[in-house]
Amino acid sequence: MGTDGTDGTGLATEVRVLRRDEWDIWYDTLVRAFGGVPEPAEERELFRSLTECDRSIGVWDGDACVGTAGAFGFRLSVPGGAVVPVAGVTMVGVAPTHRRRGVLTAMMRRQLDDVRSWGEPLAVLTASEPAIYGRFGYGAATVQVNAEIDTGRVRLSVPAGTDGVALRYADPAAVLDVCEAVYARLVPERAGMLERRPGWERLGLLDPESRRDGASPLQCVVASRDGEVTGYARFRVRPRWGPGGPDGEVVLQDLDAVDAVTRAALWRFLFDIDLTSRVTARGRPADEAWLYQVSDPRRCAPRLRDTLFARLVDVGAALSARTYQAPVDVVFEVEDAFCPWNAGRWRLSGDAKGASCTPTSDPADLALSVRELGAAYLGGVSLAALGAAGRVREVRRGALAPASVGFASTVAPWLPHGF
Ligand SMILES: CC(=O)SCCNC(=O)CCNC(=O)[C@H](O)C(C)(C)COP(=O)(O)OP(=O)(O)OC[C@H]1O[C@@H](n2cnc3c(N)ncnc32)[C@H](O)[C@@H]1OP(=O)(O)O
Repeated sequence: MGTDGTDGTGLATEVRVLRRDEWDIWYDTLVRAFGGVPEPAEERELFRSLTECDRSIGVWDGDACVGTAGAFGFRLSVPGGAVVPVAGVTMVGVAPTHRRRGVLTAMMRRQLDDVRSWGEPLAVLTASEPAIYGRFGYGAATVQVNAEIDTGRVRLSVPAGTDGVALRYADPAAVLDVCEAVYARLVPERAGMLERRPGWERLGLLDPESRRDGASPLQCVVASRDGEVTGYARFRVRPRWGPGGPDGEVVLQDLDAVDAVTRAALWRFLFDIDLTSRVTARGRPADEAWLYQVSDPRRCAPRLRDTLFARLVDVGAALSARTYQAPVDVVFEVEDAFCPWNAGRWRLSGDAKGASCTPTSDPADLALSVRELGAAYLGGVSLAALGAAGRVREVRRGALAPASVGFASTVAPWLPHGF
């Protein structure tokens, strides 16, 4: 699509900020872009209330909406524990009648210019297909583990003290506040988490029957130590009976805990539910303790999947907002064709206490594109590994290893839920 608003076919289109009264037609365009299956009413209503219209854009061909994109105003935890304002890019869709004519490119252009003007140093997203967003400077920064655990065969060894954790069933909505307090304590401890914004706590309670696929309504177990709530799990049980007897499945949705014994107690509980022989867990952290407590990881079928993509919109502000576990002093030569204000040389000096990153005319140590900086930003993807892949070039010999150590995180970054 040209800057004059005409696409390759000569159709006039307009990219503009979404008005609240246009939301239904805009959202229907998005739903159709994903295949056209209507969402359950409560899900649609939740996303209606969460849509930040003034941060969302639509592309219009006459009175037909042909493109959608939103940008939630989130705060994301980064290595060192700070939470940084980010644009949570979401609800991206282009009408099948208008694809491959640059509508997405026009929306990404407008959106990244907007994010820059809002002073947010990063944009983040989860991609329907990973091949879409690299060209716009996004790099895959976190992975999640999906697993199907054969709990009929796999045993869990728990640390001493696990028996001291008390568990009780509770109505998920009735205990939401204490669960949210647990979640809030975890945010600064792990990069990649989203500080809860008003309304988002309702996402974890969504429970439309059409999404259960034969499983129970959402159940919640709350864990306490010495009377204080220290964790919770939300899950469903899908009973099944085979020729050999009970063969049910536990489908885990959320599990958060502030300490190791609470986490172990909750996992052990899920493993031990009678009449079930499998726990299905999606979207778990790549370094979660249960992976090292099971007797047979192969029978847990763990699979890694890319989750959060990060895009540095302001290289200097983004790299200064996090800390570095070992001292770094490095000059990056950054390539950024889509956001040229980032292109050029930047000196990053930092350690575990803080960092600064400013433009420089000093010679470069490492050359890379903004996409690699996005991938490495949260500490989960190693700069050295990207170097081995030919995606980071060592201009000054010996510069890559110390930078890679500094960028790494001891705790794997993790996005707890989609958006
Ligand atoms: C954050 C989120 O919301 S993720 C959700 C993304 N949305 C979806 O997956 C819904 C279904 N798909 C769609 O709506 C559309 O196909 C979109 C949004 C993915 C792409 O929209 P389009 O307007 O067709 O993209 P546009 O024409 O700007 O393409 C730009 C470039 O990306 C490429 N591209 C577009 N879609 C894809 C894809 N799915 N996979 C790989 N490359 C793609 C195009 O080929 C083009 O490449 P070129 O510049 O080398 O010619």
